[in-house]
Amino acid sequence: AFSMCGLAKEYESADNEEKNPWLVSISILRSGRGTEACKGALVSEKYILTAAHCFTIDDRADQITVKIGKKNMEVASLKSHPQYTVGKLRNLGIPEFYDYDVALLELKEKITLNSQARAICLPCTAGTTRALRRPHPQTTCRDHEEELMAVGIVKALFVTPCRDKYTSTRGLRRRTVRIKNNDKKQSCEADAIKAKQYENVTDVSQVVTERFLCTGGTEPEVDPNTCKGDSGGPLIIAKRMRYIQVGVISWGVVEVCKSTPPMECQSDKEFQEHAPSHARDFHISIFKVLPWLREELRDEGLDFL
Ligand SMILES: Cc1cc(Br)c(Nc2ncc[nH]2)c2c(Cl)c[nH]c12
Repeated sequence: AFSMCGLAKEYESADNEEKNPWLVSISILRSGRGTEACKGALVSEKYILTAAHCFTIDDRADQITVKIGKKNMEVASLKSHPQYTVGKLRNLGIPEFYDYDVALLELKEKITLNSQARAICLPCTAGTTRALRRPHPQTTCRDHEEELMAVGIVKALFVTPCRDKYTSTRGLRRRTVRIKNNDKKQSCEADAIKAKQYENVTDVSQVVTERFLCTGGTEPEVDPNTCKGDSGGPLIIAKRMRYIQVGVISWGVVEVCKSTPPMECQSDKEFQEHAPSHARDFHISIFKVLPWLREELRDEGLDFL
């Protein structure tokens, strides 16, 4: 039988890993300069989907360790999207360009899937057709996009570390955000040029390309914001207790987390204070990098539509 994607333990007392069994913590060891931390999502028994900007061109696979469930795993190879070029617009005074900001890490060994390590569903695969309880093979990739991203405001979630106030250990917390599509997209994207790094940007479309999904801001509700450490993590849509990754967290306008410690896991405060209305976050849409994913994951039995 096939291993079902996007399934998690839902009961309250389940541990962090069982509630988010696809969430991967990535640390990149840089001699003399400490480690960089990013997040990722397990998309098959051997591959992790993350952000390309977590790595530099000099980073090698043996400098990267990933934590899945409670296990540390080694990485065999790292492959960034061929069209990712962070320095492409430097001569325009734009220091960082995040178009196609996605990468795949291949594990040295297959991970044994269990309640603490399980793949998330990727759109346009048979696993997502099953997760959406739609008929296979009649259901198309277009049907997935229509079902998942049909309307102007789409509820989604990302997972970020929090501080457990009783055990003061590190926990995980789901944060609900709203993807602004169609008519709401433009005002969301317009705030991109309020990012410090983008003061020289004259036209928003220079830094916000077709590949991005936009969340954050205060309309229709205040959205929590990502932190740099959330880079590479999945932007998830939950449908009937199944979890489907629609984006990879790439960059944000305001670094709201630098000044404040991780939020308390128990606090019911939904969002960071003083999240300004222009605090937007940008994610690479899975639907916009499918040809690359199909190619790189062709032997993983994901059954792309
Ligand atoms: C998730 C994430 C990644 C990066 Br890279 C950030 N840095 C940045 N954004 C624009 C240029 N550089 C931020 C910020 Cl800021 C908030 N969240 C971020």
